[in-house]
Formats: sequence, structure tokens, C-alpha cells
Amino acid sequence: MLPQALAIVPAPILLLVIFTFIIIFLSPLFVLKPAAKPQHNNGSSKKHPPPGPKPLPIIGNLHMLGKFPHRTLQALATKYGPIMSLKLGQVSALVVSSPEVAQLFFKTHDLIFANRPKLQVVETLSYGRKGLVFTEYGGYWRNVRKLCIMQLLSASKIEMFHPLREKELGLLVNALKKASSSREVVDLSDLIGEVVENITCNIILGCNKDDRFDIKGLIHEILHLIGLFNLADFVPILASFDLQGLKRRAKKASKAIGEALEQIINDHEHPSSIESPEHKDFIDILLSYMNQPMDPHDHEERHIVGRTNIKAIVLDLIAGAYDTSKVTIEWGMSELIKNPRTLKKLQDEIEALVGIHRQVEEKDLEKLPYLDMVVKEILRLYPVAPLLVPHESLEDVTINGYFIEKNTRIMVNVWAIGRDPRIWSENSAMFFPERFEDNDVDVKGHDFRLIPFGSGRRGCPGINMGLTTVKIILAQMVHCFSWELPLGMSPEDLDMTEEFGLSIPRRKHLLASPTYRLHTKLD
Ligand code: HEM
Repeated sequence: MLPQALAIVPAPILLLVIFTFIIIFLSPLFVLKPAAKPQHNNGSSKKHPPPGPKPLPIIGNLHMLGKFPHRTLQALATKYGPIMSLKLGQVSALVVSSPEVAQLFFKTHDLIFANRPKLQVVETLSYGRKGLVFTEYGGYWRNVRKLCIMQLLSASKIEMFHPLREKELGLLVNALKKASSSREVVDLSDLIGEVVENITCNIILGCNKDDRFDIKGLIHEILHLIGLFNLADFVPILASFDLQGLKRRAKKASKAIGEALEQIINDHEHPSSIESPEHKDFIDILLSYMNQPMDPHDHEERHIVGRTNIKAIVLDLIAGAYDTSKVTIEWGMSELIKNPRTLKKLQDEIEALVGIHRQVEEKDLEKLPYLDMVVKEILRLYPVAPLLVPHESLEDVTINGYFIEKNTRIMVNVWAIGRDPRIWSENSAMFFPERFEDNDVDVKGHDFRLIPFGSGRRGCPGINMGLTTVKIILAQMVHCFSWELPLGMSPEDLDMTEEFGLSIPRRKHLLASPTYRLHTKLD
């Protein structure tokens, strides 16, 4: 998933207006408080911060980030190196751009960087950070994470929800079969989004449609708000002005989603009002812990499960699962349609295993090594959260001779690491899954050349669920259908521009025409 504190930088004109506002009304305050903090001096006179571009007063380096911060930061890192200092408004930040340095941060010194920054909108939306993604490092976060892994994200729970994925995917295949028989062009971005949303909502909430409220619309608003650039997070003195109206919108969204979740929880507590639930969803599981300690074995911390915790946790998990798998599959299908050789090779692999008379099943996935390479290649070129979710240092530390202050914000440019020709050879920009043939690079956070799920304590706990969803949907779509771009469009014409926000989806929706290729009855 991914919440990105640092998203689209406002248009220069907005920046100019705000800058003027600051200069006119607030500059006296800054005169009393210098923008750059003085260096600590505990006896040593040499506490160098990492190198970085010179910041401007008040806005620091914010103006430099542009529309695609991951690309700008990649270019800046070639000048300043793999540990680079930035000033984002009043916030001290660091950008990590090499596997070696990422390993120092998330393996050698993982504990020091296990915190998350406090963000205004998230504070409102996650009930004062009672969820998981942006929750501060400590006993509460540990308890929630353990509970989520045990009750939702473990191998056995993922397996338990497999009929649900199968059912939703079956509906998608049927819709595509119809489009195939009438030779329609379909909006693949929308269809992939819908199937992932339905799977996520069903697993977590037990429903994907509810006429009483627009649950998906609310989730979209929440993800959008978290993804927006919020000046209040970088120039805290502006927080109370709510110049962009984000706090107001967050409060409104929080109230609406809170009421909806309250209703959904009520329905779960009084099952007669739900139409015969077929399976236990995550809310059922959390309710079975109600008023009990999250982790009965933790004798130091006793955090009791209450309604607010349930709402905050559920929201974070939906946010974590929603966009991530959708965006990965969307880029994957784009690259496969753009590269017919790779698509054919993947179809051949699946066909050799399952034949042409039946669909792929989840039990087949582990016997498909080329699919595994294709997914790694997608995540290398299109990491959903190009700068991961920001981390924050819990104490002062010196790394590679550079002094890093407590409360520094850390961004890891996994997008830049994934495209670095020194790591991936001169063809690093090319979609070429075979590069993983002769090595054992994995995506699970052990090999810092490829960390699309992050690594260490704050690494993604949903890796296995995410990979299962991505693999089964991709495999099914390429096995059941051949794909062509709309009439008159060649693979070179396919626009691969991204959009920066909470995640980096395609700017333009992916449109394509499916042809059913299995030898089963076409209904
Ligand atoms: C392809 C799918 C996915 C990708 C690429 C992905 C990626 C990520 C990334 C990059 C992070 C931040 C790691 C860091 O800051 O170091 C993260 C964190 C997280 N992800 Fe995922 N994710 C995916 C699927 C999921 C799923 C399915 C769930 C849950 C249902 C999930 C739940 C979370 C949570 C709760 C966190 C925050 C962990 C913490 O702060 O302790 N993710 N994910």
C-alpha cells in the first residue's frame, strides 16, 4: 500500500501564494526561530549531516520536488550520493538511494528508524494513530501488528480466504468472456480495481456492496487525502490555518466512514440482520477479541481491543491492501500487453502446467517460476510506493560518518534503486523478467536490491496476501485470454506515464480487447 506523506507538490502558483502569505504574516515568528537547527555538539565538533541541495528559507527544498518526486530525487542523488539531506519546509529529511545504504538503515540500524512521522490528516483519519501503518513505534503498534499477522495475514488465513478470491475472480472472468464474445474493448484499470476492491472489502468487512453508504467512495476519498501534499505537515506553523482545507475534509470523511463502520460492526454483532454470512471476515475475528487484551502473552503492555481500535485497524488494512495490488496488476498487464513475447512465454508456462481446459488455481502458483520472475520484474520497475512509507528516526545516530538527528524523516527511493544500471545492467529500464533467471533475488525484504515491500520491522506485513492476489489475478487473465490493444494502437503507442500520489498508478487507464482462449464452453 501505500500512504505517501510526500505526494504531489502544489503548483508553483499555489506555492507562491503561500510563500507570500508566510513572508507577510508569519516571518516575524521565523525570525525568532531559525529555519535550520544548529548542529548538536556533544563534545565533538564534527557532526556533519549528509550532503544535499541548499534549502531556501521556510520552504527548504520543497520547491525542487516537482511533479514526480521519485524521479527528481533520483537525479539529485546522482549529484549528492546515496544518503542525501533535504529540508522539507521545517522537516529534516533524508533520501536513501542505494541497496548498501538501505541495508544500513533497515537491517543494521532498523530499530532506530522504526518510527513513523505524525501527519495531520492521518491523525484525524486513524483515530489518533490507533491503526497500524502510521502508528508510532512501541508496544501498541507491536500488539496490533501481531494481531493482524496472526488473524488476517498468516499463511493459514490467506488460504482460508481463497474461495473468496476464486469467487470474485470468477465474476471477472465471466465479464471478460462476455466482452470477448462481443469483441469489446474493456477498461482493464477499472476492472482490476473492482476485483481487488471486492476481494479486500469481502475479506475485511464481509461485504462489497451496501446500499446504505458508499463505502468504496469513502475509502477512495481517504486514500486520496492521505496521498495529497499537506503543507501543514512541513510548515507546522500553518497547521491551524488549514489553508488547503484538508483537515476539514479529513474530519468529514472520518465522520462518514466512522458511521459506516459503526453500522457494519453493529451488523456483525447482530448477525440475524446480515444475509447468511458464508465466512468469518476480519471484523468477526476482531469482535471475538472485544474488551480483551490484543496480545494475552504480552505482560508488559496490555492494550484492550475496543470499537475505536477495530475501526482504525480495519481502515489501515483496507488502505494497505487496496491500491497496492491493483496498481501492481495494472502495470503488469500493461507491460505484458506491450511485450507479446513475454506474454506468450507466460501463457505457455501456465498452459504446460494446467492445460487449456481449466482455469488456474491458487495451488498452481508455486509451480510457475516464470510468473514469479514476471512479478518481480513488475515490482522492480513499478514499486507501488516509490519512496516507501516515510520512516522517522527515534534517536540521534551516525551512519557512514554522517550525523542524523532524532526525528529525521527517511525516504527510501526504491524506484531509483530498481532502475539503477549499476545494479541491473544497462538494460535496467527494460521489462525483462529473465534477468531473475540466474539469481536468487527475492522481494521479501532480504535482498536490498529489490525491496518493494520495504524491509525490517516496518516492512509490509501483507506481502504474502499481496503476492497471492497479484499472481492469481495476473495468471488468470493471461491464461484465460489473449490481449490486444484497441484497434490501430501499437505497443509503442501505449502511454506508460505514471501519476504520483499515494501510489503511482498509470496516468491513463489501460484499455484492451480480450479474446477467450480456453477450450471450455463459452457462456
Ligand atoms: C502488492 C501488494 C503490496 C505492496 C507492493 C505493499 C507495499 C508496502 C510498502 C512499501 C510498505 C511500507 C514499508 C516500509 O515503510 O518500510 C507497506 C506497509 C504496509 N502494508 Fe503493504 N503492500 C502490499 C500489500 C499489502 C496488503 C495486502 C496488506 C494488508 C491486507 C498490506 C498492509 C500493510 C501495512 C499494515 C503496512 C504498514 C506496516 C507497519 O507500518 O508496521 N500491504 N506495504
